[in-house]
Amino acid sequence: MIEFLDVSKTFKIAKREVHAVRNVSLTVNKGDIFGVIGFSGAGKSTLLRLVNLLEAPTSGMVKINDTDLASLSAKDLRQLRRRIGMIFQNFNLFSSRTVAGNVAYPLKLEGVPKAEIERRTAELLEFVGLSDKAKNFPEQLSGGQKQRVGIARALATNPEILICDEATSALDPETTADILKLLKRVNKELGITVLLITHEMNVITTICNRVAVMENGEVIELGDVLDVFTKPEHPTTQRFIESVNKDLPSAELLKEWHAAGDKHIYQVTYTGGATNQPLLSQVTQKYDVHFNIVYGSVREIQGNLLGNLVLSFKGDQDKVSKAIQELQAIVDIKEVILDES
Ligand SMILES: Nc1ncnc2c1ncn2[C@@H]1O[C@H](COP(=O)(O)OP(=O)(O)OP(=O)(O)O)[C@@H](O)[C@H]1O
Repeated sequence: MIEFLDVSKTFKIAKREVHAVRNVSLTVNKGDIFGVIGFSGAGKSTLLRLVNLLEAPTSGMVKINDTDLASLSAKDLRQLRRRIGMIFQNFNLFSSRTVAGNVAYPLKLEGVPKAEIERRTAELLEFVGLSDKAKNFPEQLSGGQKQRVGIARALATNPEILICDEATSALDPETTADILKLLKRVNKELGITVLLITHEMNVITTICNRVAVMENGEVIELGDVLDVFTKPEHPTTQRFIESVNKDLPSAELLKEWHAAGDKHIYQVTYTGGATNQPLLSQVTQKYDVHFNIVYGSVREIQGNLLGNLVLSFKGDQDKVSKAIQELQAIVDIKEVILDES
């Protein structure tokens, strides 16, 4: 439903050209929660501004529901803009209006009758869990509550697309989790396509089904979140993933364990259910070796479990080798080599 076809955006500052977006082609399908991740200056905001019609591409085409945005008249653009809601890192609420007044604002602009505005505002505030704050002013709210108001306001005109510009970057981890849950409800319960930009991998893995990684204006990796998370190809993507998924203990800790007698340390990675666990113990029992989980995590992405466990095996060297060999058929397992430098 949102298509970028070989889109570039170049800014000219004095005689210098800044290639903010370069040859980007990607499709955000209806119902997606599509995340664009990149470090500062990667071109994420420019990409969003091309969708919400604040910028026009230098070359290429941006389409929404098969319509080339460049072909629209000013009136059609205004109409399309109503189909796109937006929330911001700094919430952008009107400080002089109450919570209800903020949510009602876009409806007032559209000339919706007063009784309908009141009904819709109450409904939206209930959806975001802020019915009791209707008469408060933004300064009386926490960051998370302010973002809920921002979301209610963005939903007021029944948009098809919600654009989120670093919507959780100003929030603590717990509040971030609450807002991400709410965005997931917006997507599932209201059927709204969500396009978000972020520099936090955690946001991508928590709610997105598709991801594009940007660097220097280009999309350097694109795909389903689970695929990109489990098989990142570009070093920048790998850095983002390491930020949420440190897969090995530090070299110092490994050396300590080695010195204390843990000589058979292996890393096991797997995707799927908990079914691997009994297999692991069945194999180790068969060969009379024992294992201890010394490090690792199991996380959920898109309803799939991703396990990354570091195990220390104890037992006869020969038996450990045989057990490892058998385990290789079941899970991805490799020895953790000690860095002697
Ligand atoms: N209006 C503009 N005029 C000139 N250069 C611009 C303009 N907007 C963005 N740029 C430049 O384009 C590049 C991409 O910027 P953009 O804001 O899209 O990146 P970003 O990934 O969103 O970064 P951040 O996370 O810091 O906002 C940067 O080099 C920026 O300085």
